[in-house]
Amino acid sequence: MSSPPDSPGPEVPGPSGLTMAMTLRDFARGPIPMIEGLQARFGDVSRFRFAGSTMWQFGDPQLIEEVMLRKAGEFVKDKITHELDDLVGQGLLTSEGELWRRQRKLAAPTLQRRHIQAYAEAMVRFTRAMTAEWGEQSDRAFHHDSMELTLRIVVKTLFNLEMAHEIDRIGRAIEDGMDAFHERVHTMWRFIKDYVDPPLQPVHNRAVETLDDVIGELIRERQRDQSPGDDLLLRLIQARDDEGHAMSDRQLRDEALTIFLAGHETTALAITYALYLLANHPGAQQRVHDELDLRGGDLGANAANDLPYLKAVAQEALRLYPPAWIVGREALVDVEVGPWRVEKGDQVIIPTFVVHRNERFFEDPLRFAPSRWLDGLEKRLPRFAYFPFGGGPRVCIGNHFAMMELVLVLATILGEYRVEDLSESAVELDPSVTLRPKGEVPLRFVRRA
Ligand code: HEM
Repeated sequence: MSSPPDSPGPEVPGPSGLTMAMTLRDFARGPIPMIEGLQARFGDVSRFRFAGSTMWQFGDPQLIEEVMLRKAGEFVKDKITHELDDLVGQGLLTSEGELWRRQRKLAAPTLQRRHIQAYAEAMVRFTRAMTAEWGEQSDRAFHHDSMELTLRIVVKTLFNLEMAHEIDRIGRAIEDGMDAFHERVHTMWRFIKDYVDPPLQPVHNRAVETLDDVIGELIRERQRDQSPGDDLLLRLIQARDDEGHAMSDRQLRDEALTIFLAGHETTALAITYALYLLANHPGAQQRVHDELDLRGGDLGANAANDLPYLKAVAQEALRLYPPAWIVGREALVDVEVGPWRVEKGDQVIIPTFVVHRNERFFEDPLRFAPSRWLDGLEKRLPRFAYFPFGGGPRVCIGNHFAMMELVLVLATILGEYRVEDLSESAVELDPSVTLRPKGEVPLRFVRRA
């Protein structure tokens, strides 16, 4: 099937002329219309020139598997992901090569399934502290609540700190940093940002200052008090390389900030979308309540196994609204992907959001149907038809942590409350690095009888 490296290869579909104008119009409407438009017009493969780069979009699981897994060594993260370097520096998400390999090896044990079981108690405790303020009924701007909750959980479990007074500052600074990032890469500023500073540049600069300040203090606090703990931060502080050197303060800052960024907003989004979907599907919500009532008792690290329907709800929410809605790579060398020759420096878009909604893999793909996961669907699917946590060597290091948190938080809330949707129309999306909702997600929580 694949052509020899020196042959021209098959002709590549992709926009030019009028269809490129359509693609640019879609981009102006937002990145999701753009990736959906490419898939609708050209199918699983398209190639085009955009913002000075050659871009490929691969929507086919076999091709995605080649990029993310089988030929992973021939790719690095894409240019857009590396735009995050300005904010998070060289942490796990953005570093490459030897630095990434060393840091991944160091961090991985703290996030393995066995290790994170100790965090279940904190996940439930912080969720109860949130619902304790809701009383019999509460109307919430829920995505805000959810972001605060997951930030608290990450700070406690991975940094062994309560830091109540700093949570808001960190949360706001990360959001500001993300807004500025969004402006730089997902709006028309992308085409001129190298010549003129975008309007949110000062906001970005202030966010970096705040994060340096707060995270620096947090690290110094843990360096001073190295009492034993299960936290990732202590492990990073105590790590030594082959020559016995500790990690620099800068590297510690980059890793800590990366975990804040990668670990809290993604999970918060998954919780928000799952509750929003349940609020709009009373039958599914009733089934969750029945399962929780039948199970009874306190929930621990095994909640996902004990609650198969709720786990299926989480999987279905991650399918329809994958928080990491797109993955990007850049070719390090000329490389063949299926019959296509991707050249060194080409950018590859892997549109998770589009693949997860493809009717070739999911019957009635836009329907929220958790039960589709109950009869072994995941095993029957091609490996890269459903991949909310990515795959290959750069698979999400927090995937077990996130699934456990998602199920425990949902179970704790829904054990006590029924959820209703207060918005007048369907949630609109505002994708940045993550798949954010546009504005708030207003939800009503009513205590169950
Ligand atoms: C529902 C929640 C989450 C989703 C959907 C998610 C998704 C992803 C995806 C798709 C990737 C791969 C990106 C790529 O290949 O370019 C990734 C990487 C990563 N995630 Fe997550 N994530 C979640 C939660 C978490 C949590 C809780 C943590 C930390 C505790 C975390 C930390 C990371 C890190 C550090 C990386 C980079 C790993 C590397 O390149 O070695 N994520 N995540």
